[in-house]
This record gives sequence, structure tokens and C-alpha cells, in this order.
Amino acid sequence: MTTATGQPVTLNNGKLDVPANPIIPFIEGDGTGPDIWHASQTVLDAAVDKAYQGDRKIAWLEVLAGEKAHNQTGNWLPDETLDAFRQYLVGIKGPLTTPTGGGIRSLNVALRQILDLYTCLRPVRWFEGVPSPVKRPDLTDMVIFRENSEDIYAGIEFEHGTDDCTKAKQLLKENFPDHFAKVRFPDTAGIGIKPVSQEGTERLVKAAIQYAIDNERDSVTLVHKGNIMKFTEGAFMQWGYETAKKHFGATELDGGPWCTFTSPKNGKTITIKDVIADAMLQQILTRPAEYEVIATLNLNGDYISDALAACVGGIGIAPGGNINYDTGHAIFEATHGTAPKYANQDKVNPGSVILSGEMMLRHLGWNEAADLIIKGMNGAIAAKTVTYDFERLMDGATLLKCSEFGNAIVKHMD
Ligand SMILES: NC(=O)C1=CN([C@@H]2O[C@H](COP(=O)(O)OP(=O)(O)OC[C@H]3O[C@@H](n4cnc5c(N)ncnc54)[C@H](OP(=O)(O)O)[C@@H]3O)[C@@H](O)[C@H]2O)C=CC1
Ligand SMILES: O=C(O)CCC(=O)C(=O)O
Ligand SMILES: [Mg+2]
Repeated sequence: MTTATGQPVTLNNGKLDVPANPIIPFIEGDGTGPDIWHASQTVLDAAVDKAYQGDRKIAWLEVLAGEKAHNQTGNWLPDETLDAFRQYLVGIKGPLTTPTGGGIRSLNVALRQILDLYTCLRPVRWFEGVPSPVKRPDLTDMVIFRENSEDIYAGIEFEHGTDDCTKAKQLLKENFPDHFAKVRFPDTAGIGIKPVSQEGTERLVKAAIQYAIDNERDSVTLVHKGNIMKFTEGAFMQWGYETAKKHFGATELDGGPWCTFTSPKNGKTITIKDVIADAMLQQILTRPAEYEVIATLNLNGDYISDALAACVGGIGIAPGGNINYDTGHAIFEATHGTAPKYANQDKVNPGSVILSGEMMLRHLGWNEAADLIIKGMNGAIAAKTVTYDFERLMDGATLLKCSEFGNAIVKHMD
């Protein structure tokens, strides 16, 4: 871990106290991570410099995770990294590789769970001029609140053929013989169990509804697969409606389950509704204008994030933040992964991490710098100076490298 000269961000009476030179830990990331991080840091520093003329500056603190950490320390997620995120509250990261099948379970998920960053906040909006596979990408303007600490990401899985799996199956057979009788091929089945709790649901849905109030949105949609998984996903829906009633005074509409309440901010009606997850994946294509804030479980949120990102032009500009609204801890990161086939080619779109940085600046209250990033991004796209993912779909566009796209954003801040 390198050192940084600055002061920590702190939480006082539930509000972030941000010094003029906050220490912000960052993880560069694996695969395309270093290319993307380099471009992003340039943009973030330029935005802060232009907005505050040297009065404010981020003191970046590199912390290690993933392959770089393993190569340097022998550890994939060193304690120093976790300590830095704990101490400095707000950080940012590039993507980290998770092998499929065997090997380590996701470092990304580990960070979210260890720091209890229970909300994965992923806003999805269209930037004018970005090529999209749908006819009206401008109708998509949604904010996903994905539950980040439960569901199968925090679940228990037993691999077929292991002693643990045999024990788990024996336990089910002895204690729940009727359920176990429904397992079609018990001798070769792997077993998975997912937890979904009332507390976990309540804090996530509460944050989503509060966001709708603060940002003057008209609806919050609970997305679940409760018709099949009644006591996990169905319970999420039920607890979600209860949260709206308990914390926001919502009352049922026409006998429920939809309910409404009056926003204390603007006096308008906010509707809480629900949609089953598979139907939602078609609704985001067919009726996107009807959805604003989405509160959902971990796996549904993972699927919906990528699908919605594609609707507005792709995963290259899909940002996010992992946030605990109670402790103030937050780590901002792209929706996409490490795209390893493009590693070290200075090729991919750094937009997702740059816009994650924009979210981070707004989270810190540095809105002037955040606004400059949006201005720069709009300008670079309007000038059709873009990376390969947009260039291949745009007529008459100029192909830029990852670093060049960062520079183009900076140029268009003026
Ligand atoms: N939070 C995190 O750190 C995450 C990590 N991961 C991990 O990343 C690894 C790779 O995952 P994979 O499933 O390949 O998914 P990726 O999101 O890494 O890549 C899938 C495709 O998305 C497009 N893409 C991704 N990033 C960009 C970008 N910056 N600019 C433009 N296009 C981009 C590319 O499409 P095309 O081929 O069309 O050019 C790429 O082939 C896995 O180990 C996975 O676990 C995955 C998601 C999140
Ligand atoms: O951690 C991973 O490897 C995947 C995570 C992911 O897909 C996501 O958070 O959207
Ligand atoms: Mg994902």
C-alpha cells in the first residue's frame, strides 16, 4: 500500500464530513482495469481541478486486490486493503476477475459483504448520441437498488461428490423427506441454499424509497421471483410493501398490494409496485418509461443491470456504487467486469469507471466537479470521438483508445 497526503472522510451525525484533500483508496483492477483506471484518474483529477481551481484535490491511495495483490503479497484481498476502506469510508475500484467453477469466490462480492455495503446502486440513463439496440433509449431512466449482502451471493453451496454435499443431502433426507423426494437426480445433484431476510430487505427497500423521495421519482418497483421462490423472493416483496407502510405511511391502492404515499419533498404521489423478474426483463424493453427506481434481490439485480445497460448503449458506460447508508462506507465501481480479452490494449471504454467516479464525487458533495464530468462525457460523445464499442455502431465516428477517450472528456469540460 502506498501512502497519500490528505485527510480522511468521516461520518458525523449521519453526514459525511469531506476535507478539501480527502484520502480516497482505489483498486486498479484486473484485466482491462489498469487501462481504465489510468484514464479515469486523469478525468477525475481534471474535473476537480477545473471545478475548484486547486482549492480541492483528491489524495489517491492505491490499495491492492486481485492479481496485483496476489503477485505482490501472495494474498488476493490483503487486510490492509479492507482496513483502508474501513478507515477512509469512500473508495473506488476497477473490476476484479472471478474464475468460474473452482477457485476463489468473488473478491467483488467479498468486499461488499465484509464491509456490509448492502446497496448496489446502479443508475441507468441514456446519453444523447450513444448507439443503442432499442428504438427509444431516451425512455430508459432507471435507478437499480440491488440488494448486495444476501441471496445466493451469500448463500451456501455444496459441490456434488464432496463429503459436505453428501452430509447436506443426508440432513435434508432425514429432516425434510417430502422436500428431498422432489430432488430429481439426488445422487448427482449439487445443493445450493440462499438466505433472504426481513432486515436485509427492509434496509434496502427503505434506501430505495428514500432515494425516490430525495430525487423526486414517481415509483419504486419491487422485482422478485416470488411466484416460484415464495419464502425468499416472495417474502422480499411482502417485506418491501411492509417497509413502505411502516416507514413512509404508504396505504394500499384498490385493495393492494400496490400502495402509495405522498412525498414529503414535493407533495406528489409515490407508487410502490411489484413485477415478477422474468416479466421485468421484457418490460424494460417494451415499457421502460413506466419504471423509475427498482428495488430487487442480488441475482435479479445482477441480470437486470447488464440488460438495462445494453438498452442505453452498453456496459461500457454503466456505473455503480456499493453503499452502506448507515455507516457511510461506499465503494464505487463499474457494472462490467475485467473484459480480459482486451487487457493491456488501451482499447475499452473507461466510461463506466469515470461515471462511477462522477457518482462518487456527488456522494462526497462535489457536485460542480461531477457536473463537469457529465459535460465532458456529453461533449465527447456528441463529437463522435469514442472508443471501439460505440464507434462500431456509430456512423462517421472517430475511433479513440481508452486513454484518448479520457482526454476527450477532459477537453470537452471547457
Ligand atoms: N464488479 C466486478 O469487478 C465484476 C467482475 N466481473 C468479472 O470479470 C470477468 C470477466 O467477465 P465477463 O463475463 O467477460 O464480463 P465483462 O463485463 O468483463 O465483459 C463482457 C463483454 O462486455 C463488454 N465490455 C466489458 N467491459 C467493457 C468496457 N469497459 N468497454 C466496452 N465494452 C466492455 C465487452 O463486449 P464485446 O466483446 O462485445 O466488445 C466484453 O467482452 C469475470 O471474472 C467476472 O467474474 C464481472 C462483472 C463485474
Ligand atoms: O464478482 C463478480 O465476478 C461478478 C459480479 C457482477 O457481475 C456484478 O456485480 O455485477
Ligand atoms: Mg454483473
